[in-house]
Amino acid sequence: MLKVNKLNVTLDTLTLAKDMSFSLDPGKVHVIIGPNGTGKSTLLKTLFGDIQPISGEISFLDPLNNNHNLIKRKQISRWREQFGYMPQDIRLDIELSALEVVLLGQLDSLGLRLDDSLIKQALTALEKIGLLHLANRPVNKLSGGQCQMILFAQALMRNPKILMLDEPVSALDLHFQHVLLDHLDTQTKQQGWVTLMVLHDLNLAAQYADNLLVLKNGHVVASGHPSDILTPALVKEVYDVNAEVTKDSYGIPFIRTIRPGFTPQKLILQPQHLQPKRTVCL
Ligand SMILES: Nc1ncnc2c1ncn2[C@@H]1O[C@H](COP(=O)(O)OP(=O)(O)OP(=O)(O)O)[C@@H](O)[C@H]1O
Repeated sequence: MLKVNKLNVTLDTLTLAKDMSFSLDPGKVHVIIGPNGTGKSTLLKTLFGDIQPISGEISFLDPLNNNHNLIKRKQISRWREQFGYMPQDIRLDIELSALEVVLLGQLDSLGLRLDDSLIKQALTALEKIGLLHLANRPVNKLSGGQCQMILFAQALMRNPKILMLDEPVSALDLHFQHVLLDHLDTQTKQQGWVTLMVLHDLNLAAQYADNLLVLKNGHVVASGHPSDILTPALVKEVYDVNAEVTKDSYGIPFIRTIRPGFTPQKLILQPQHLQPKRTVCL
């Protein structure tokens, strides 16, 4: 379990976490949502150890390690060993192949000679997400979505206990959004990872989150299962947008936002609507 206790984070004059406390269970996908600039990326960077909080405790209780099972964020090198981290920035402006970028996920284990098992692991990671054909392509010649998938494979390569992903599907088409999120969900449950990711798409969050954390003004304003907390009132409070929330045929919340100022108009059927013109080519 990852525990955050009374976390306070300020950048310049901006307070981005105010006495924030929560805990994240292993084997579950936790999704952070919230408005632009509210501090979602800052929270991930703070948990990872890139940003120093003003105060608060962050610790990880490893359920699989009985000997030294409580790790504190202050023990930074041991702390980082637990992590896979996929940042928001997906630019890969380097002269390396996709395979080499994935291998960098195991940078600590790379020596002068590459271990066959590491290469096999990297190729398997690429194969599982349908990108084996890109292994030898230079990443600076790949599309944005392809780079994002390669960075995902790199994060998996770390064999993490805690996996953090910042908007991991922002550049992906519908197919690869589901490839990535489905793989993430399956692996999280199989491996017992603590997975925490930022998403903007509330419908994807509703489909994949076991637990949703809603951030606003330095606070977690709501948390829980999407079915329990995603309501029109919450969407209005957090985003100032009107929305309808229904259940789809699988019982999953479906959020449909309503265009500001939209007033539904009656559809008045005219004779031309009833008998559309057809052009027949002979
Ligand atoms: N290093 C920094 N120094 C000062 N301010 C920063 C720094 N990094 C981020 N900020 C500010 O902190 C605020 C939160 O940024 P952050 O990137 O965490 O937001 P976010 O919720 O992830 O936003 P988005 O949804 O737009 O990605 C923003 O106003 C940003 O300008």
